[in-house]
Amino acid sequence: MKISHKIIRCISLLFFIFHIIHVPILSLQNISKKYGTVQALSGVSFEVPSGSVFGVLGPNGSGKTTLLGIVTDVLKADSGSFTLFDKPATAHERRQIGTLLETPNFYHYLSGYKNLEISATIKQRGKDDIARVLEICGLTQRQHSVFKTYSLGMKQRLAIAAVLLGDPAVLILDEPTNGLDPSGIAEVRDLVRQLANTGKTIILASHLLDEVEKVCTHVAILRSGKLLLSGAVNEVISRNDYLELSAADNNALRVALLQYPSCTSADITGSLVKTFFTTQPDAAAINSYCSQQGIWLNHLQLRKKSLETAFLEITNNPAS
Ligand SMILES: Nc1ncnc2c1ncn2[C@@H]1O[C@H](COP(=O)(O)OP(=O)(O)OP(=O)(O)O)[C@@H](O)[C@H]1O
Repeated sequence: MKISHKIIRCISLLFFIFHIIHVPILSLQNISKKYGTVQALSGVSFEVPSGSVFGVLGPNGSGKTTLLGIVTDVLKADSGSFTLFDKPATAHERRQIGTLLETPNFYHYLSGYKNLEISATIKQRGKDDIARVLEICGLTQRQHSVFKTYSLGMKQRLAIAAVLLGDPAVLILDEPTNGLDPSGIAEVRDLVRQLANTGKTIILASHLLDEVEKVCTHVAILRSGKLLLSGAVNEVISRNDYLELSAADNNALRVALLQYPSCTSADITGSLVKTFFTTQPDAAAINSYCSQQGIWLNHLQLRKKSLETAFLEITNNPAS
C-alpha cells in the first residue's frame, strides 16, 4: 500500500472515532405532548452527550416522566422527533438501552437470582449474564436470599441489575432513589457512579437537586413542560459564581469594581463587597486590577453556588 493511502486510511479512522465519541446518544427536537388540556411538554430540545451522566431535573409535574416515557416508546409525542445514536429510534437502537421507569414487580418469595432469571427470560437476554450483573450490583453474596429479606437499597440494586442484563450502553433511570432510606440512597448513588466510570451513558430523572449535583455531569432543567436550560453541571453552576472582596476602604473598592468590565453589581454586605459578573470571574485578574487602582485587597474569595441555589433561581425567575 502506498504511503498516501495509509495516511488517508488513518485520517478516515480518526474521523470515524471522532464521530463515534461526539455523536449524541440522544437528541431531542421540539418534543411536545398534551394529556387532554394539560400541556406536559412544549417544544423540548436538548442533546445527551456520549458517556455523560445526564440529569433531567424539575419540580413535580414538570414533565420528566413524560419525556422519558416518549424516549423509551411507552408514550407517543404529539409533535417533534428524537434520534438515538444519531439514528431514528428503531427496535435495534432501543435494545441498546436499559430502562428503569418504575420498580419492577419482583417475586417476594423468590431469590434475587431466580427473579433475575425471570427478567432475563422476559427480556430475551439470556441467563449467562446474571452472575455478571449480580457482581456489579454487589449482590453476589445474597443472590440466593429471598427478595423480601433484602434491604430497600438491595431491592433497588436488584432492579438496576435487571436493567443491566445484556450490557446496554445507555441506562435510563426514573427517580432511582425514590422511596429509599439514606443508606439505600447512598448505595444507589455509588452504583450509578461506578456504572458511569465504566463508560455507560446514564440518563436519570430526579427532583433531588443534591442528587443530581453529586452524580451528574450534565443537566436539563424543566419547568411546567418547558426546557429552561441544559448543559454541563459546572457551567450551570458557574454562571452564578461571584466574588467576595474587602479592602481597607470598601466604598472605594466598590466604586472601582463597578468600573470593571463585566461587573454587573457590587454591594457592601457587612465587611465584604459581594460582586457579580456577566462571565465566570477571574480572581487573579481582578486582584491585579484592584492593585492598579491603588486598592490592596485583604480578602478575595470565589463563591460557588450549589446547583440547588442555581436551580431555585432559574425555576423561580419568571423571565426564564
Ligand atoms: N396520564 C396522564 N393524564 C393526564 N395528565 C397527566 C398524565 N400523566 C402526567 N400528566 C400530567 O402531565 C404533567 C407532567 O407530568 P409528569 O409525570 O411527566 O411530570 P414529572 O416531572 O415526572 O412529575 P413527578 O416528579 O411528580 O413524577 C403533570 O401536570 C401531570 O399531572
